[in-house]
Amino acid sequence: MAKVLVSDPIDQVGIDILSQVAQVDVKTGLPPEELVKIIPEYDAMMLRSGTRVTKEIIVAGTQLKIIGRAGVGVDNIDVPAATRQGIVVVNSPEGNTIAAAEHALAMMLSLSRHIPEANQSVKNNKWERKRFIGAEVYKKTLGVVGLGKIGSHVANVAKSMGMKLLAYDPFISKERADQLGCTLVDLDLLFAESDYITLHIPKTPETTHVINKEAFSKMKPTARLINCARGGTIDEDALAEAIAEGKIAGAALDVFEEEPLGESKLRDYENIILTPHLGASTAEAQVNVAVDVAEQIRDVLLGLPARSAVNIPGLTPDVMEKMRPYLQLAETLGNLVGQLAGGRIERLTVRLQGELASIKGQPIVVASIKGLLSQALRERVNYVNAAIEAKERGVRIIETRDASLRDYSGSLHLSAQGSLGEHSVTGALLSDGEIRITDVDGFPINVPPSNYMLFTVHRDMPGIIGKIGSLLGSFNVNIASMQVGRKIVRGDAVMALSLDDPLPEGLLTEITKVSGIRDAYTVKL
Ligand SMILES: NC(=O)c1ccc[n+]([C@@H]2O[C@H](COP(=O)([O-])OP(=O)(O)OC[C@H]3O[C@@H](n4cnc5c(N)ncnc54)[C@H](O)[C@@H]3O)[C@@H](O)[C@H]2O)c1
Ligand SMILES: O=C(O)[C@H](O)COP(=O)(O)O
Repeated sequence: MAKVLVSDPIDQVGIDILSQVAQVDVKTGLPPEELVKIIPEYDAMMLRSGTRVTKEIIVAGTQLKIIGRAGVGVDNIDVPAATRQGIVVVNSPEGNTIAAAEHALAMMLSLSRHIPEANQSVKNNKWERKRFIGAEVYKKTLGVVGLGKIGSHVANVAKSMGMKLLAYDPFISKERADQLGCTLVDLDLLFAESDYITLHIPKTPETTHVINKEAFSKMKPTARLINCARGGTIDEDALAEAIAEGKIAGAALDVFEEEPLGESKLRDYENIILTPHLGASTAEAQVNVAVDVAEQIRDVLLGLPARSAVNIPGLTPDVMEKMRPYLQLAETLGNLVGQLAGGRIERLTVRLQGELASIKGQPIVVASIKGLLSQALRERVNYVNAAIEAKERGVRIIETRDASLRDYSGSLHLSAQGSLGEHSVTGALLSDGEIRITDVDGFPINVPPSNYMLFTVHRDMPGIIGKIGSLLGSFNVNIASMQVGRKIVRGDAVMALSLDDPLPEGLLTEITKVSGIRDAYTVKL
């Protein structure tokens, strides 16, 4: 039975789903060295933001097939290392959207009405009504940095509270911003005009310390800053300084450069509200993310695709289901051309022809690479790491598309250039989904792929087919089917044989000795 390690607290509903297919061990708060020690026995990991899944843990996780993040941000997982190892990384892109958005809105209102300090004051037996005069958000300007899922919900609610909305997001269209009632502006204008600034961006090289000393110098002294997105987007030293110098009126932070928050000046100011990364911590969100991610882990352990894999872009279960026959075709042809070319492959050209030319994205190319590398890497190559493996092995991938129809409505042509020469194959799907190999090295044939195949290049002359047949017979190899493809009579030809048995050692050499045979290749598909 598969084993899943749950290394952060997740809702029981997730454990129940995983338990349908696996032994589930919940071990939270383990130090990294302990994780490295135990991870080799696990097929899957499920976590939140509390566990840092480092390269060391991933490398030690030789059985790992999937890492599931019960939440949005995968920045605590070394995704490139997982990808390199062919491990699918999944998240729950929408399960905690509302929870995080509502936390940001709660922070904005708490800042405006001094809720945390007023609460503390009453609990200290005081009644300080004058001290806690607040500000209304109605008719104030909210600057939303990052107008994605959470930013959009915040904008929607803020609009209904009568706020004016500015937004900065270089990847969002004006139409989308208009729909949300937001005016798209540049960051400087957003800093200068906003009474409230709320961050809903991932931490990337571009967003690291996007709120810095210079940014604070552009903000209104009455501005209030909210960060329920990611630590590190705000320079915390610059924030403490800005608050101390009255450059802005307040800040509310749920996320920090280092978590848990260590020694920090941020604790010294009454007008800074701090929460311990609670954005996703609602009962509803925790059920959503647990179900979403546990189902994906269960599916992957059962050999099915994941719906939100962050490292297999575009290959959702829907796409996978629709494309399965084409992916199979691509893998088979990749495997075939790789074996025909032999040696070290330097370049793979993938030409999508006819209706295949209109398929969006690169799944067919990835499947072709997976097939090509499968001889060398066996099950270590998959849809996650195929492209990376090709790059690291120095295989240049060229993709071309040609929508003009050929003999079949859609066909795939692969050509592999290797240290031993160049070979090409073409294949297509019949209406019932059966694969046909329709061309080898430019010679037209029409054969289904089979486990054991023999291809020869020979002179088209009488007797040669009989000789090959007798030779195979004398080694007790049964021929299931045979086809010859030629371009001109008595010129060169290709013979494709499907065999019921593998070729015994030495037989290939015997075949190449037959007069008229130029080359012979055995292939196992
Ligand atoms: N505090 C929490 O507990 C909590 C909970 C959920 C999500 N989050 C975090 O909130 C953030 C937003 O989540 P989401 O689900 O809305 O993600 P999302 O991908 O839907 O939205 C992010 C938006 O940021 C924009 N963006 C990217 N780079 C940018 C840049 N340089 N400048 C401006 N905008 C940029 C993107 O275009 C996108 O629209 C993520 O970092 C996520 O990890 C935190
Ligand atoms: O990216 C996320 O989903 C949030 O930061 C939530 O993190 P958590 O799952 O640790 O609460």
